[in-house]
Amino acid sequence: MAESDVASSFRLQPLVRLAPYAMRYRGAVAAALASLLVASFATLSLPLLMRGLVDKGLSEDNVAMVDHYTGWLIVAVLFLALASASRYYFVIILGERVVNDLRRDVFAKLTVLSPEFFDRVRSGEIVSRLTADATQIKSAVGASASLALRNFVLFIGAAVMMVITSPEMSLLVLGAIPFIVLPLVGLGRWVRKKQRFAQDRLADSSAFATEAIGAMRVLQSFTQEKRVNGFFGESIEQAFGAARHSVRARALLTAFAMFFIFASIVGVLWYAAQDVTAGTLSAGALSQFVIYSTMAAAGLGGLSEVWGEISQASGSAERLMELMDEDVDVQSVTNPLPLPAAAALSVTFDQVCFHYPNAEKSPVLEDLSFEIQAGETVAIVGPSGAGKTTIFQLLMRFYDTEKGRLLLGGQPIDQVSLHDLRSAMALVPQEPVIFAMSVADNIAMGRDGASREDIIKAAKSAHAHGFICDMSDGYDSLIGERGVTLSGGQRQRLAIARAILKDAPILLLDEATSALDAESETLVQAALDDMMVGRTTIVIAHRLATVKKADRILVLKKGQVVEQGNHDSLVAQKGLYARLASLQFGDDLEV
Ligand SMILES: Nc1ncnc2c1ncn2[C@@H]1O[C@H](COP(=O)(O)OP(=O)(O)OP(=O)(O)O)[C@@H](O)[C@H]1O
Repeated sequence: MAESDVASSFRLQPLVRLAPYAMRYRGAVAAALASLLVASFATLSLPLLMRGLVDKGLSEDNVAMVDHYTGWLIVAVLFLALASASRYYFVIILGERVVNDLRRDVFAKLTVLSPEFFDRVRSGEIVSRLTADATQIKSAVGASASLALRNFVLFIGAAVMMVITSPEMSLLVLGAIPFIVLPLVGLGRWVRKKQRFAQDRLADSSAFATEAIGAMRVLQSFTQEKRVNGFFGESIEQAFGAARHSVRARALLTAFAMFFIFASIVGVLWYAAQDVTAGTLSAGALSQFVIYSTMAAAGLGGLSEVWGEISQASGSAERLMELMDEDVDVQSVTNPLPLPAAAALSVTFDQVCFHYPNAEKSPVLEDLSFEIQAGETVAIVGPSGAGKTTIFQLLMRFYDTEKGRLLLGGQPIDQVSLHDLRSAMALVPQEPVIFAMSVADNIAMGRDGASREDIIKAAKSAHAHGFICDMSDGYDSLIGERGVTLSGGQRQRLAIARAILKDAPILLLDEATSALDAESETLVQAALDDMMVGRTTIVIAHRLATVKKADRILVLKKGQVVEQGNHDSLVAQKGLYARLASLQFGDDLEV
């Protein structure tokens, strides 16, 4: 976010948007407020009881009155202790609950955002918002908001009691308040700006760390440790510098508030001392007034400190709310058309033009047209960057096209619900995505509610059962993050098992050969062959075997189909395919 946006007017609006979350737990809010009121009344009653003790008990040597007021003081202190404990409990629990709900909603929002968002925003940055910013809000909603409320009630109550005790002296004290409060608000605005900046820097460093941790082996292989440490250290320093600025502002705020508040009390004391010596004010009334003004001062001082924290939390809430407010670029249609219930579906690209949202000047597909019959196996080949993977992305509607139509089973894909559309396709990506969970759970991602038998059947078809059984806990073996504890071929066979389990009418295969040795390649190939039977298959082909086996080959260049046919006819044409094939498949071409 740009600094100019950050500098926009001071608002607590982002925090106000948390109110509906708190309102889900009305009981806890009510209990917290009730405890707050009880605690405040108990606190405010203390000086009154003290005055009684001094004026009616001690000054008049009345033992019964001393006992009476001492008894009430104990009762008030007991109420104060119980109410403070319950306020603390309800408020902290509320903070935890609200922030967890918020985290859940933000995460749910992330799962429906279009890939365009993830092209734009780094994942570490998002994680930082979900963790660091959420924690900031938790402490504000929990501790700070309750303290602010307590201090506010205390301040108002004490101020009222001060006026009742001595209007004249109160005027003196209260007159000083605007001079204290106004700069406080101004400084609060400044603190929030600094805080937002600090959280942005922190998120930058988290984003960098996430990326680096995921690629540590590569970084080590290039002996980049020192450089990466330098980058990280620099971004941490920036975050520290920004945090120091905001803390400095808060420290200044506290010193300023404290001095003026207590100086005005001392002034009033001096003034009141004259009245006591002249006999126009009782010692009890003076002590009552002094306690109330100390309470009011403490309340105000506490407010100034909490104000800084709430301003910080508001910056954090803003960063989370930005995620909630992100537009979903690809929307599901309100009255969707059904897809034909068939084992295989046809695919049509009709004069499709497309560029990625973040690269408007570089069209990827230009007037692309082709048709694939239901049950056909089509291989797409073409130079790197020709737009092969983009075809898959558009078919799954990760992006919408600017021009042209895409049909699936004869239905325009934007008229079908996103759920039905994506359920009709099983993707085996070039880089298989494996999660840090058990083997069985990884495969089960292919279909909700799949039984253990279904999972094992899919694994057998993917020629993965053997290596899974060799693992220490079989299907329950835990896999390392991103599948690091598996070989490339094993990862791919798990991805294939997942796709087999999905049992979708259309198969999208982004082949990868680089990671495989001859044996796993044969196994992976056999798994793929089994899977293609009876389905429409589109393969981004890197293997001669696949290319030769395909019913048809589309040769793509700069987003257009420039040649099509089977292997032999295309080789005979001696065009782009023949050249690509001889480069890519080498001597195999003549096999
Ligand atoms: N998310 C993205 N944002 C912006 N541009 C992209 C994005 N993904 C791909 N591109 C660009 O679109 C063009 C086509 O990419 P695509 O991945 O479809 O090529 P490909 O034919 O699959 O290449 P390869 O065989 O190397 O995987 C490339 O120029 C690429 O830089």
